[in-house]
Amino acid sequence: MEQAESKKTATQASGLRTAVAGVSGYAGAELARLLLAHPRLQGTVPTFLGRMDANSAAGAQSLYDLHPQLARHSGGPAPEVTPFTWEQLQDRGTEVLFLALPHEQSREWVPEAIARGMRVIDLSGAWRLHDPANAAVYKLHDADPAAAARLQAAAVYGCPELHRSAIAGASLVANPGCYATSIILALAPLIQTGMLDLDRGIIADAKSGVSGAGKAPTPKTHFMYAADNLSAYGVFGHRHTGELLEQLGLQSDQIQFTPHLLPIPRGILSTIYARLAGNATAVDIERTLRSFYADSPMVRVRRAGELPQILHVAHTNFCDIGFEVGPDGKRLVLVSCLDNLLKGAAGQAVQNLNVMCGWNESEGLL
Ligand SMILES: NC(=O)C1=CN([C@@H]2O[C@H](COP(=O)(O)OP(=O)(O)OC[C@H]3O[C@@H](n4cnc5c(N)ncnc54)[C@H](OP(=O)(O)O)[C@@H]3O)[C@@H](O)[C@H]2O)C=CC1
Ligand SMILES: CC(=O)N[C@@H](CCC(=O)OP(=O)(O)O)C(=O)O
Repeated sequence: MEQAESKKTATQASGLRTAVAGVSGYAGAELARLLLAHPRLQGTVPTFLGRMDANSAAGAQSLYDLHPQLARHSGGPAPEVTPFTWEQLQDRGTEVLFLALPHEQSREWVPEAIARGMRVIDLSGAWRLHDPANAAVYKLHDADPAAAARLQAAAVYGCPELHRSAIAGASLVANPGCYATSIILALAPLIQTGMLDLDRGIIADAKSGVSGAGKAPTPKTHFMYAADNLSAYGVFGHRHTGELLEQLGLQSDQIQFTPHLLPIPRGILSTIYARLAGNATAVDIERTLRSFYADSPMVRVRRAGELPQILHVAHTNFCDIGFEVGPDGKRLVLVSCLDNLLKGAAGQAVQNLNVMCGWNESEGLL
């Protein structure tokens, strides 16, 4: 039995050399957990990186001291987290670099990583938007604007369910935003098949757990504000709006997205209100969603009237989609749920790695 197991691991291991920058953050911790357990990466421990400067919370220390939940034993060697240097990445022959960093830092480091021959999966919003009017919300500055524009043009929005073949060949994958993922996956099949009356507008009312804001506490994510509370924010201006417009092919007056902060650690639930364009029934809608996601193992379409809940997707890489059609046959409510740190961040990043490497899309994620 043991022999059969080790043979299976040996034949599956790829030898691919990966690295994670930002491993001390929430998304970085999930990436470390997923990559260490990934069947294709057995035998090649990823390089885990903290900040360049010595003051980092993650400067040269053990991964298990940083994230005790990842420890696989009570003693012995643990993967190291070392300060970020390009030389180290190069010396270790890094082929795929994950960046789980603030947007500005990603925008600065991605051009160099690509120039050094690495493929990059960036979890930030720095490279997701192609229309400069949408991207302006980030107020990013490029040392070499022309080079950044070329890189932006080549960046692929990392939603495997929509862009699988482009991701497979991409050097730079811009992992989607967490709210955006939940809303895009619910709407794309119905918009692409013309089932929604876009002139009547779509409302996406989304709610997220507090980990979506990252580990640094702010007045609005502090326990005393977030616990026992529910609050709206980012009305008319949240930076994920651009992702919705670009990925769904909508005009800005065709969708209203409002995020809310939920008093839970993780998970997103988006309730989406739309009008049907024709006489589609619940059967037609379910058939359209199922057919669109027939080859997408990380999307689970619920039967009509079976609405997803955060509890059922937390700690998984699934996006669950459910819906109900109004008694008038014209109004549609979709509910889309995911874990913001997994399908909304690190899980989707590993799903993209699988696609880039030609592996089974759900490997290491089930
Ligand atoms: N949280 C979520 O649900 C989602 C997050 N994202 C995106 O993923 C990225 C990471 O998010 P998240 O993990 O939540 O953020 P955190 O705030 O939890 O972690 C940020 C990480 O970046 C590191 N960092 C900060 N500044 C620098 C710098 N100048 N140089 C190097 N490292 C730096 C931090 O290191 P240190 O410990 O030293 O401070 C930490 O490791 C962000 O771009 C975020 O927008 C995307 C989708 C969902
Ligand atoms: C609850 C919460 O604060 N969520 C974050 C979105 C998290 C996410 O998807 O991150 P990026 O798009 O920044 O990568 C927010 O609204 O800013």
